[in-house]
Amino acid sequence: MPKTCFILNPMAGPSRRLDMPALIDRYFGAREADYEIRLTEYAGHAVEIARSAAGEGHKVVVAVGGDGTVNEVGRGLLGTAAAMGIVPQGSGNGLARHLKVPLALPAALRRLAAPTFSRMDVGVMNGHPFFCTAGLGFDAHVSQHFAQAGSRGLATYLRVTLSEYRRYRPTPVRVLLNGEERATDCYVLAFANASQYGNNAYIAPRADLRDGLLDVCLIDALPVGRAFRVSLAMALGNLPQSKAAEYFRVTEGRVMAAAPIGFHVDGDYMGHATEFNVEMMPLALAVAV
Ligand SMILES: Nc1ncnc2c1ncn2[C@@H]1O[C@H](COP(=O)(O)OP(=O)(O)OP(=O)(O)O)[C@@H](O)[C@H]1O
Repeated sequence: MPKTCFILNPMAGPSRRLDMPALIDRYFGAREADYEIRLTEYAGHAVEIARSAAGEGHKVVVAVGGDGTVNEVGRGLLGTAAAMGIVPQGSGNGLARHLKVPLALPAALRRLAAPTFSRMDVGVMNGHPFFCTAGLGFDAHVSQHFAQAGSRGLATYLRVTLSEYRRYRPTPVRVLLNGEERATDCYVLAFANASQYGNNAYIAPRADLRDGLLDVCLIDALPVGRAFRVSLAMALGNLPQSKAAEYFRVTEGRVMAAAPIGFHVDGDYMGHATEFNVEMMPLALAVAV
């Protein structure tokens, strides 16, 4: 087993009551493996821990949490020699699911004992790196309200999505993709590095982490009938065939909005903006899964 640092977000996901350090110790302690476990103490802490773990010669730095924790660990590891591992402990686990990391803890730990090393692309929206998806519009609006909901989990997420759906209105935007400018309304504009938001909600089922491209999904309006079709098609993984969304493949993109729109990066609401610049860093991160 390569020298490994586990970074645990004790606030992530539904299984907060598990004694995760004890479970990792039980699995790796018996193998005389070279590993250590560090707990995050605040949002953003995993970026610092990951960077110093890489500097101390850890070959693998493992995000134990959801996509927010993965984002922090990934950011910390950019430009270092260490690879990112994932033990999925979040609510959605979008990147872990895309990479087919086992969701069951023992199986995820077993994989990390002898990982396969590869590299993946990293997207950047308005200076913020993302590993799974970033976007503007309704998905970011839901992230914003979900963060303020007071509780987490799928049930809260669905409740927030439904109540905000009744209120949300699209914003006119100008979008520059592959050198072509178009004027459209933006209900959702998603830039997908990986195929799903998490929980097997496939916003861009054809996205490939290693093709140097972002799959862009544009939904200009979402009346009730189309909302049903989009939800079903996302669950079935056939949104591109459903004609309810338009798709593009890009290395970069630019969006100018008529009014401030909320945006998210890997499911975390980042704020509102009227200008968005999206870029790609091909194969910028090493992964061990
Ligand atoms: N010790 C901590 N205290 C409070 N917040 C933390 C701490 N450590 C990390 N965080 C924050 O917790 C947030 C949620 O974590 P994460 O996204 O990993 O879990 P999740 O939301 O349950 O999973 P998913 O994103 O897969 O749905 C992250 O944005 C992260 O910045």
